[in-house]
Amino acid sequence: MKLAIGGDHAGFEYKAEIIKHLEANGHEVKDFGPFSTASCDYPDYVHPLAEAVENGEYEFGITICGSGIGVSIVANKHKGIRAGLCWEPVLAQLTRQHNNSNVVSIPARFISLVRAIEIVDTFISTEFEGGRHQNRVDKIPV
Ligand SMILES: O=C(CO)[C@H](O)[C@H](O)[C@H](O)COP(=O)(O)O
Repeated sequence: MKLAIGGDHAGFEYKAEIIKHLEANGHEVKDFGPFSTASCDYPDYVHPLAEAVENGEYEFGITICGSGIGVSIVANKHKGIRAGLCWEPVLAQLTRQHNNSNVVSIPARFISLVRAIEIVDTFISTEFEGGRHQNRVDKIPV
């Protein structure tokens, strides 16, 4: 699977570990940055990531900041993006099944790395259910 990942300094260390985990499992991962723990601005990295997911270059995006909120706000500014903020694997499952989310946002300062990896694995392996949820997803763009 082709995946895009990015965020800010608060998510940098988790991002590196998640990339290692995904690559070890055969995924192709594009790192949109940042590339150090130096303080930075998440929109600089998340807007390009969201555009690439919108354009279909990557199947899913993974965005990580301290709370997961900033990166999800930026990603959701893009018409073709449905980013879900997830702190439990069941939320990753639901945001795929019900919302057909194509970006998962992770709060690195509030969950363990193990939990973050479980969330990513659940997100990328769960199918959208369609049906009544498709009707709702179709009504989202404004
Ligand atoms: O955008 C956020 C909050 O909505 C993220 O959690 C950021 O990672 C956080 O704001 C970064 O904070 P810092 O004090 O600049 O490290």
